Amino acid sequence: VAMAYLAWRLAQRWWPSSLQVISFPVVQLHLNRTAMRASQKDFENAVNQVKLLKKDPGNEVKLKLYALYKQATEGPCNMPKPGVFDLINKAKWDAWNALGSLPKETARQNYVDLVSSLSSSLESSSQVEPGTDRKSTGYETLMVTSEDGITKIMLNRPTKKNALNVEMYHEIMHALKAASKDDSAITVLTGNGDYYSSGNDLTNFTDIPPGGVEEKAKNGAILLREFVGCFIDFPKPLIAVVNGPAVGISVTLLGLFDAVYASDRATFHTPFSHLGQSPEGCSSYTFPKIMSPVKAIEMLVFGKKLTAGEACAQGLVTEVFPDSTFQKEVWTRLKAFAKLPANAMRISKEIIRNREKEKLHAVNAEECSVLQGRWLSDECMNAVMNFLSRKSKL
Ligand SMILES: CCCCCC/C=C/C(=O)SCCNC(=O)CCNC(=O)[C@H](O)C(C)(C)COP(=O)(O)OP(=O)(O)OC[C@H]1O[C@@H](n2cnc3c(N)ncnc32)[C@H](O)[C@@H]1OP(=O)(O)O
Repeated sequence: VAMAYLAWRLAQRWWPSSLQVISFPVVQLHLNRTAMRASQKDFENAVNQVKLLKKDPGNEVKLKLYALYKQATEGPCNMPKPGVFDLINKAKWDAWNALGSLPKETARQNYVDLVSSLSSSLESSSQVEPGTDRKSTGYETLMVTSEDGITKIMLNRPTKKNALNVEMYHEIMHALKAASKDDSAITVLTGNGDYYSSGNDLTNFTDIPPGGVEEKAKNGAILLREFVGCFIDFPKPLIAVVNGPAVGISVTLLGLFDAVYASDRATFHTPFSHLGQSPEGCSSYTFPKIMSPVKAIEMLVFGKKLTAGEACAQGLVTEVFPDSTFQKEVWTRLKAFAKLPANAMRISKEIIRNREKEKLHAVNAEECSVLQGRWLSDECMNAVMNFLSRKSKL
């Protein structure tokens, strides 16, 4: 069951149709809850009821339903254990096998009870307001505002520590392209909530296309290359306001920013080896230049987490502010920057950065190609599975 979250995302197209949850109007099912044991008829009704649920009950529940259904209809798990890379069938097998020798009747009853509880809870949850991650800016994962000469791009998935999902990668690219053409003088990236960003959303790995994991890795590398390319080419001063901890790609990209202001609550962590991955965001080139090769290796290879003060001493951060006054002090400063002549700032940035651009694009391409291979490695797959099954955190 612990594997449910990963498994369901991977599995949706392969589950038995009786378990596929799609939007239909909810029809209240009057299950005979007073009966000591669910009849076969109750069970069949419950199976049908699953198809009528209006809201997705979540991956864990769906995997539980799968296991109980199999146990109720076939008895204890009778399939050979799938290989470790057969993620979908392995998760299904684990869930079913975990039921051990639970009698068919009990599994049937548990299935009926579970569906019954879902019918009521999911019906009432349809009244719930849209999540905090949705805002009315035209973006689903960002809040983008433009005032006082500053375009502010705020990562806005605070409940997920601003992890970057595929939609967010696309929206950031869109926002950057728009900001490069708008009339603001500077552009700022920051995070909503207690984190700046927890880096790549590890559930990105679970949405496997028909071409399998190879196609997934190839698409990921294409997206990453385009995404990092937008930062390399961004023409105006680009400033990071690091309001809290930063992880993975949200750290590496800082080497492409023109200024980085950090709260003293922020930390900087690139646990690529722990994740079976390798550096991106041009950090394999920018970090050794910014902080010396040995310090870069400490971070990018050994995963040393830096405090804001340490990151500032290494040259990755421009200045650190106490968290209590961070927002006030930084925005006052940024508003003053934004009053400077915009064309002069753009031209000065160009002359400082342009001679490195070609090199950075080449580094970006190489990093993406190396990562594409890493994503297919057992080291990476195991690390992602461990996170998604909550066996490990940073
Ligand atoms: C196109 C592809 C490009 C790929 C580019 C390559 C990029 C590489 C990287 O960025 S590597 C770094 C990847 N990030 C991580 O490994 C961080 C994983 N997260 C954690 O270890 C922890 O969540 C934490 C230390 C960031 C925060 O811990 P804690 O304060 O205890 O909070 P929670 O763990 O309870 O998190 C709350 C909520 O957010 C979800 N979440 C947080 N980070 C991620 C993430 N990176 N991916 C997916 N989900 C994340 C977490 O699961 C919780 O969700 P829940 O409430 O359980 O639904």
